[in-house]
Amino acid sequence: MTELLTAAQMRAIEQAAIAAGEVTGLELMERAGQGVVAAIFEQWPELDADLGCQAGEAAPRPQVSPRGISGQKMGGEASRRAVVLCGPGNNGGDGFVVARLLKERGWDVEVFLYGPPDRLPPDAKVNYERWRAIGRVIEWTAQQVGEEAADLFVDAIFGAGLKRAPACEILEPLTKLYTEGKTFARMVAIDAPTGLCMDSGRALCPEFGAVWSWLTVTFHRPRIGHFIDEGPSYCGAMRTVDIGLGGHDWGEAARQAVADLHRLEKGRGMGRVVATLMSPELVSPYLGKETDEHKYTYGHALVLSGGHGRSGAARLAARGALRIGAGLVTVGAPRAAMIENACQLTAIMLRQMDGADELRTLLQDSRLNAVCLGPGLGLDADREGLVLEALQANRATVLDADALTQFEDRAEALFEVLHENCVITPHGGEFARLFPDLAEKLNAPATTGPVYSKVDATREAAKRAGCVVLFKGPDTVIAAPNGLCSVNSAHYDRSAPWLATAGSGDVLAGVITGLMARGLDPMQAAETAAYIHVECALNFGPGLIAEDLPEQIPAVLRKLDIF
Ligand SMILES: NC(=O)C1=CN([C@@H]2O[C@H](COP(=O)(O)OP(=O)(O)OC[C@H]3O[C@@H](n4cnc5c(N)ncnc54)[C@H](O)[C@@H]3O)[C@@H](O)[C@H]2O)[C@@H](O)CC1
Ligand SMILES: [K+]
Repeated sequence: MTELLTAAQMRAIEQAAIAAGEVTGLELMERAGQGVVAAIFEQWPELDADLGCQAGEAAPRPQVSPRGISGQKMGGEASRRAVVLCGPGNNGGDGFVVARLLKERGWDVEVFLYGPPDRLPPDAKVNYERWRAIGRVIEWTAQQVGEEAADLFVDAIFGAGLKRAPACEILEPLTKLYTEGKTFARMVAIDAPTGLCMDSGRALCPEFGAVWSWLTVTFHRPRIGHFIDEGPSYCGAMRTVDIGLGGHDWGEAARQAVADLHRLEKGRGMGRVVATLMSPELVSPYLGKETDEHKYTYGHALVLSGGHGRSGAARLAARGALRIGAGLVTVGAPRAAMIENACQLTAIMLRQMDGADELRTLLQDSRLNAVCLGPGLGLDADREGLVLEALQANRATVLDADALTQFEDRAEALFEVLHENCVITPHGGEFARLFPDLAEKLNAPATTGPVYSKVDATREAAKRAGCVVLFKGPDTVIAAPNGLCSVNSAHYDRSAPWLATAGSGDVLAGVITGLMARGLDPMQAAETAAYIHVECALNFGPGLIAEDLPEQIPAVLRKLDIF
């Protein structure tokens, strides 16, 4: 299981390990630098050659064209040049370690320092001195940095300690390097791209954003900001390096520090400290079927259809519910949409159902244990009655799309009737309609950190709504009223841009409903569905349309070893 930490929590873990005498700050910094160098060569094996140079020996500069670096020769006369950009804190300290380690491998290394050396914190100062014994440090000037050329740029300017937007003189030359194509080759960020808030994935500088990196190397556990909002775009690729802080075995002092933090964050109404990154181990283990069970064991899901010409979304949801293994699925359609539904449904059953009264009658059948409303439901006046009727019936309920938009000016009326066996699945627009104040905080320009994040907003929304909230996006965040929170990331090696297609959200709502019909609790159903949804897209690949998603579920279940 991967926990996503806040920057403060990571700091508490480090400090507690140091205070407990398990490790020194200097040792951690050395391991961090070693980890970064190892990650660089893993990412770009072509850089990992014995250059046959002695430390201190000058190597020829590479030629730079607007498209990147050219003209390096390999073999005995090869050269590699790195520009290491160090900042005034321990992130800069990591940079000095990387500079030294690259130099020891025969690289030509140029180091820039932003800020006065005598203000460096102790561990960074030690590594500054170690570097000074073998190389020079150039005082930062925007002009000189902007003219650099190298095989590799290392961003060690700011990491976890970033408090506010970096000065223009820092980001502007780096932006220039990028737009001129000089860092197209390789920019590696230590811990985080400079300018990125590690708790929220938001860039703090409105003008220049953060440093665009090709690789970001972080330590111990990734931070929330590496996986949400703009974080993944700035980070490029992500690697997490073990620096010997152990699993959770940081000693009593660390436990205490984390417990303190937990209390602190609870005091701010933030619930649990960590969010979890969705991974295969977190998919519910109860998705298989037993030989001696029958269809009613696996529940009966009801999906409400919209009117004439608007029924496709409900069928997509119903198909998702059936494929994930609900025993039976029924589409409840108004009279006007009966024929079109009847023409296109086979294994899925169809019932005519006009209005709230008929829904009440239908739900007298206690075997109908999960309901999905919203996909294609429409915004006609009588639709609200359907939603309220379904919620009063106290079934496992998924509300999506129009079922949420119905309540845009009266969210409180919805929150009053939502119960703990519900999941709501808003996208950004729907979230803003239901939680306008949270959306405003989330979208407010941010220049000082830590910035209010999508994780914070989803947690607050879940608490307010009194049910599980799945806030959609490539960085889907799922939170329960008790503060449990997870992130289902469709970034990095799970990047699935093809999910941005009409109807994919309808399938997701249906899969959650199917899982709840099977008896999963709302949080587990939402997490599992979100994970499988992305896996389906990855399994299909380019050209995906929503109809393809449910058809990928069997292959995904098999891949997850679920039978
Ligand atoms: N010994 C340790 O504590 C370890 C630290 N590590 C590294 O240390 C980093 C955290 O170090 P720090 O806490 O020193 O933080 P940073 O190195 O990120 O920067 C903090 C310094 O920058 C200043 N600052 C913040 N925002 C600024 C801005 N916009 N403009 C100008 N100055 C600004 C702060 O006042 C502080 O002096 C991590 O990201 C990681 O790279 C790793 O080496 C592991 C071990
Ligand atoms: K950095």
